[in-house]
Amino acid sequence: MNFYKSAAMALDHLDKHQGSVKGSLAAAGVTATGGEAKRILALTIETLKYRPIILQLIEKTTLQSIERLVFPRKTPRNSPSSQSLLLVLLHDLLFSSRLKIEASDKWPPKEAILRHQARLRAELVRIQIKEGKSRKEDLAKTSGDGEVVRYVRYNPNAGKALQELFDHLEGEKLGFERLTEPVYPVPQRKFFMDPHLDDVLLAFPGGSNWWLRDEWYEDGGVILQDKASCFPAKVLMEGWEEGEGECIDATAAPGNKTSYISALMQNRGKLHAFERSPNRYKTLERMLQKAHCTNVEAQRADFLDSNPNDQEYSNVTRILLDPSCSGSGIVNRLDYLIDDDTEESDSKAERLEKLAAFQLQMILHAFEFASAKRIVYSTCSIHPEEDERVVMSALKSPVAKERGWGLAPRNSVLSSWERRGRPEELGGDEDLANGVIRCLPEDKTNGFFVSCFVRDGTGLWPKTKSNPRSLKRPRNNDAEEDVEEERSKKLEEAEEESKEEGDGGEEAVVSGETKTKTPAQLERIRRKKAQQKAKKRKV
Ligand SMILES: C[S@@+](CC[C@H](N)C(=O)[O-])C[C@H]1O[C@@H](n2cnc3c(N)ncnc32)[C@H](O)[C@@H]1O
Repeated sequence: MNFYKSAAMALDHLDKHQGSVKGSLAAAGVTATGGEAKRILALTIETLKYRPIILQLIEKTTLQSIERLVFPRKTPRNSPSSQSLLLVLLHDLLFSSRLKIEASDKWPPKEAILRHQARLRAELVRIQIKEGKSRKEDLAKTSGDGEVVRYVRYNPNAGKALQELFDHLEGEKLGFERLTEPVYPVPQRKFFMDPHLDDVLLAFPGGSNWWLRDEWYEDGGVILQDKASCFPAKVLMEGWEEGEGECIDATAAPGNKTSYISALMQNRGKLHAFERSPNRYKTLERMLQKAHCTNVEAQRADFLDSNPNDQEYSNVTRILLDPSCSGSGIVNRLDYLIDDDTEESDSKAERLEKLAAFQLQMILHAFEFASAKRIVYSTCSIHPEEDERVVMSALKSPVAKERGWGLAPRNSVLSSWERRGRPEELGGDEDLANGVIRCLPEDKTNGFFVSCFVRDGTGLWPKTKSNPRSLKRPRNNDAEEDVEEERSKKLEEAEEESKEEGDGGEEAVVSGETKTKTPAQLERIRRKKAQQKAKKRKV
């Protein structure tokens, strides 16, 4: 395999799985050693630094579609994707010290690119001028880079209409123009409504720090919030109607998601907000006041200490869990990509393991709330240990089985968002993978993960030996009998499965929990099992 293909394969692997470049090279089957291995590693890392710029060049020149015979959309299984191959080749042509592609002139990918050389160089100069960079090297992305897009969320709680915000922006003083279609990077003095959150989220050029002095920001009429960080509240409140019940934000500070949930509740009803850190709790209080949230009841308390059976929470139907995580998705950190695998020490693995155990504990606690029917779990992490694997453990837990919690299908989890979960981290189950959302910096957001649990037969369950198809939402939502039947079937299967699995593996996490069941809970389980058996006999 030539070294361009090897580097492109590593980029593909990073795209899908994350991790370090060295790890990705090995996982992508790149077996080079010595000088060749170093060369591939350097090319991959350098390409990552210029990736956003090279992607712009590919888009502007429409190179990939003009040369689709050489760079097809779909490539054979053991070949790199056309986009990654283009990335590494364009890196060498435009940014390497020798400014050339080191391959035979007859190699079709090189020939194809050279046909567009003049246009590519001209577009690069245009980008440099627009970005105000006199040297090409200054276009490289480094740790500490600012954001690509400045997202601003309109906050209706402040009592002003969205149109007033547009008038403010388009007025003489600021002189912005509102675009009807997204353009990246967002041109100076332009903005548009984000296509995924088109009723609240405005996109501005990156680094628009003037906002911090703007009256709308100072009065809480807008909140500066990354796009991905808006998703959990949006997914949580899908289908919300006033009068449904109350909500909990279990890990609230600084309060960006809390204030968005409050806005989606139209600042009515009750939103309980927990925050256990004293200092962060003060920030939360300030933020809620600034954002005009009058329906939030904040408490400085540990969510895990709350009693799910307390009368206070008997009407809680929706819970947001955005617990502490490694923060590996935060955009300014390119360094995670260039981590040396040998430095991926035990302490990192141990830290992830501890975080994952805590995150799982939070979900299992939320599952206990009697009226809860929708729970969103999110992280700003790109590690499967904190994302899909935590979701899978939660789905396999006895409390999920006992209370009928499954994973919400894609159609209620921001279905228009393309990047979904990693099936290989979810037992190969494509439906489960489609049920969750992942975001990466190339989506012009922070790295992020969002999942949503639902109950009462409306969710997807992991495939098991006895349940080879994960359950999908029944077509007729009114067909309660069907739902009940499916649910009974699932409970039976779950019982059988937990017998099969014994105490091993993931079940061990949960065995402690079974021990801590109250007599009332055990009684409820016994009654449910008796009902299942009676039903089975009737059939
Ligand atoms: C990732 S931050 C939440 C960010 C917040 N959702 C937002 O969008 O602004 C996690 C927060 O949860 C708090 N936290 C962690 N564990 C908690 C627990 N068991 N109960 C309450 N708060 C907790 C942390 O102190 C931290 O402030």
